[in-house]
Amino acid sequence: MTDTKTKCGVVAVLGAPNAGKSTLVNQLVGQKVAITSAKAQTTRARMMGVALHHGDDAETQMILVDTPGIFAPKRRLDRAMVSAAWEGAEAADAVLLLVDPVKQRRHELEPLIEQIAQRPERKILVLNKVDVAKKEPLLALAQELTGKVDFAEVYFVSALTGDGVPEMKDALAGMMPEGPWMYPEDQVSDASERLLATEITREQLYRQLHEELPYDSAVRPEKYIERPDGSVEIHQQIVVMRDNQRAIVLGKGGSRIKAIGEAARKELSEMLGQKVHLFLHVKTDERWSEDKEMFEEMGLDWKS
Ligand SMILES: Nc1nc2c(ncn2[C@@H]2O[C@H](COP(=O)(O)OP(=O)(O)OP(=O)(O)O)[C@@H](O)[C@H]2O)c(=O)[nH]1
Repeated sequence: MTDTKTKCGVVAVLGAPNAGKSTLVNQLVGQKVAITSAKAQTTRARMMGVALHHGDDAETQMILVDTPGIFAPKRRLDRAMVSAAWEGAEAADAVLLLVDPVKQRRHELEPLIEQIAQRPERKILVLNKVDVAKKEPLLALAQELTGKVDFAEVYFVSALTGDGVPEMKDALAGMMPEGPWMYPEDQVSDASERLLATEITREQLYRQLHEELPYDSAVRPEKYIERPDGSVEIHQQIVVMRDNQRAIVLGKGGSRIKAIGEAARKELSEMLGQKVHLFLHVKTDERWSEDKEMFEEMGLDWKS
């Protein structure tokens, strides 16, 4: 093993909202690092996962840049999300375009295809959700897209079941340049635990409230205290735009927020491997999406 060469590179994962990027990153890393949700545009902060590949000739580390969904920007928040997405794709060793063949979201996919065609990196096309997609339209779509962009390879996968993912991972590893690893072997994510912890809560918010909650709500980290007994005390603030949304998040007699907190706490303690005390506070702030400080907390750039 000692004379096996090492490879290391960056893979930008692009796709329309809900294409399954977070699910794929989790699958490649082999553990939960990015947040998945049925609700579109939940990936707000730029999260990274580090996937390892053990090949016959090389041990490869792939830094996966899991970008927010790209869509036509209107408000400041949206514009920042779009620029964060493109920043993530800068200077990658491979660009992976993930497409949901069932809900293609053409209006969001087309501009992405146009821009990706101009990029100098090696591109691979990954058609996702083969577990639910029909074969013929899938092949037709692959043919259409490879006619528009010079993809080095095309893969058909299910990020959900993992079907086809190992083959795709082999190919990606093959595209990485030789070089020393950027992260220690046990570090699967460079997202701070504080931020990751807010993502877990945000995911529960979406899971439990579905369409009742608009996507412009946020979870802010307040305090993260390691207790001497080995447990951790986490305080977070859920920020919504209007009072009626606050009432929805709280639920009758506080029942909803309690259920959200319980589910998030369970998941957090599993993820962190320690006992978690989670404190959630709900705040109404109609101007939060215009707030510079909150933006920066979420890892986004403040640009007007
Ligand atoms: N059936 C099926 N569903 C999938 C597959 N991959 C992802 N999904 C589902 O599609 C939805 C969106 O997946 P995400 O991984 O959150 O998508 P995303 O691209 O990160 O979404 P944004 O954060 O909005 O950009 C979730 O409900 C996933 O469970 C798949 O291979 N098959």
